[in-house]
Amino acid sequence: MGAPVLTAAAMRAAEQAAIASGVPEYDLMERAGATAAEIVWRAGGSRDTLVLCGPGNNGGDGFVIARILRAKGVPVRVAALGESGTASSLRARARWDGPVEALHQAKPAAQLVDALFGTGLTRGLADAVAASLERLVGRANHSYAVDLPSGVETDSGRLLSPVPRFGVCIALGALKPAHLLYPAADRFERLVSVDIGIAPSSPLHSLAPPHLDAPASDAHKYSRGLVAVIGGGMAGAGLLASRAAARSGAGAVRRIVPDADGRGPDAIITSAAMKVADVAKALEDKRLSAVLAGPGLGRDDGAWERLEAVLESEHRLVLDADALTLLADKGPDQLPAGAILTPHEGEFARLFGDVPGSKIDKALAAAQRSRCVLVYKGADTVIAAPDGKAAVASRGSFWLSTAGTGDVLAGLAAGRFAVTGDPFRAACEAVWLHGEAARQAGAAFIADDLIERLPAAIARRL
Ligand SMILES: NC(=O)C1=CN([C@@H]2O[C@H](COP(=O)(O)OP(=O)(O)OC[C@H]3O[C@@H](n4cnc5c(N)ncnc54)[C@H](OP(=O)(O)O)[C@@H]3O)[C@@H](O)[C@H]2O)[C@@H](O)CC1
Ligand SMILES: Nc1ncnc2c1ncn2[C@@H]1O[C@H](COP(=O)(O)OP(=O)(O)O)[C@@H](O)[C@H]1O
Ligand SMILES: [K+]
Repeated sequence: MGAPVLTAAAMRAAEQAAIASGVPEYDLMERAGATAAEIVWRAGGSRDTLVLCGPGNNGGDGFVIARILRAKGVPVRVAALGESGTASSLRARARWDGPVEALHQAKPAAQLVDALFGTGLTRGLADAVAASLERLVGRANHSYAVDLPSGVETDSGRLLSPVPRFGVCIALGALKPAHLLYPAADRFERLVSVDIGIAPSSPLHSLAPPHLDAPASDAHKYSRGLVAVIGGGMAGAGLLASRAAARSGAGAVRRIVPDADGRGPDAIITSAAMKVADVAKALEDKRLSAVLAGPGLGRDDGAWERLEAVLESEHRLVLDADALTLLADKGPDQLPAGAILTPHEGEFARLFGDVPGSKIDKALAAAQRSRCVLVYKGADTVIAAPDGKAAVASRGSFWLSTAGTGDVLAGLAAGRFAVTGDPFRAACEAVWLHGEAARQAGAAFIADDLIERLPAAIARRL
């Protein structure tokens, strides 16, 4: 499992639990401030530093950071926005014995620490405050956001007002959704998460590198998983998916297409299934461990009939692309429970309509409604299970935004589903391996390049 991700309310509950277990409330602020100060000190040494402090506990953290840096001999100035309003922040402010400037009058410094707002932000910053923040971050050589960049909404990652881009964001106690969801996740270059002595636990995690198994001595191609990819009019997409499934660790892949076109590597068996009855017959094979439908399937009546044959089979299913669009016309209740669905934003909206909340909330609600594992794709990809578990993959390669990478992911998901038999685990493994292949591929790659890198990505996780 990756690092736990806590909403603002879950964070407050974790803080209350720590206090109830005997940790004095103010100690949490001292720990948060001391840990953040250490990070700033290690990176910046005695650079001229300006700390911006807001009216809540995020501002309190700022006063602790300022005091500790000053005690180390760093030239520190503090600029505050309003009066401190919480017991802990009042105490932290009282322990700062230097001057406090007004935010709008603050002069820039080489190093800027933003402790204006964190998880308590309820609305956008006033225009003048947002402008001061932008000006001061823009003039600093090094900038740090304490807990969150001021102006981002903790639970959704939305920007409630304009937010400058920071060098480092120091997540206190646990990650929050805004550290992983865009656009907030793009408002800092580097993310550092620090322990402040609370024990966060959550059904929501950042996506962790998987632990994969090599085949056992008695393995054979069928015991390792036989995948069928149901193709249609557009051979290319189905081929990308088939080739990804073949390099996913599964034992064998069959392409079931309207006519045997002779394309694809020799290791993939292509069967011609002209009529729907032929598809149904091919799906009768009990050795199949997972079936993928969608990439290159088409959207005509013939495609729907092929999809119906897939839905009527009892196999583990991965549905992507055209399969999702075809099913959107029938309504979300037609979705087969237990499947993996891999929609991008447009397909998600077509399938589930306008679901309220953050991308995480939307994916979880859709997973619950469909009783499927959702892989809600994008620069931030949310994998959600009907039981409320979710993982977020983020801060990966934006070069993935190129044609066919979704087909590769779908094939990979089908392959991992065939290997593991567990849809949530398979989806997490597939998304991680896809991201890793992209990291290895570097820049300006095409979807085919990802497939070549899958074996090495898998080897790294054995
Ligand atoms: N949880 C933990 O374990 C720990 C948490 N810690 C730290 O506490 C932070 C959370 O602190 P917090 O709850 O006091 O909220 P914070 O972000 O400082 O701001 C709230 C204040 O701002 C105000 N306000 C809101 N929006 C506004 C706006 N647009 N413009 C102007 N004002 C606005 C709002 O008042 P309001 O007007 O909404 O009544 C309130 O006064 C967290 O991010 C972390 O840094 C650590 O110290 C220790 C352990
Ligand atoms: N800006 C981006 N940054 C990182 N990953 C992205 C970005 N845009 C798309 N992706 C990923 O690339 C893949 C694209 O899939 P999809 O939209 O189905 O494309 P296609 O249909 O062309 O294959 C998904 O895995 C998605 O998460
Ligand atoms: K902040």
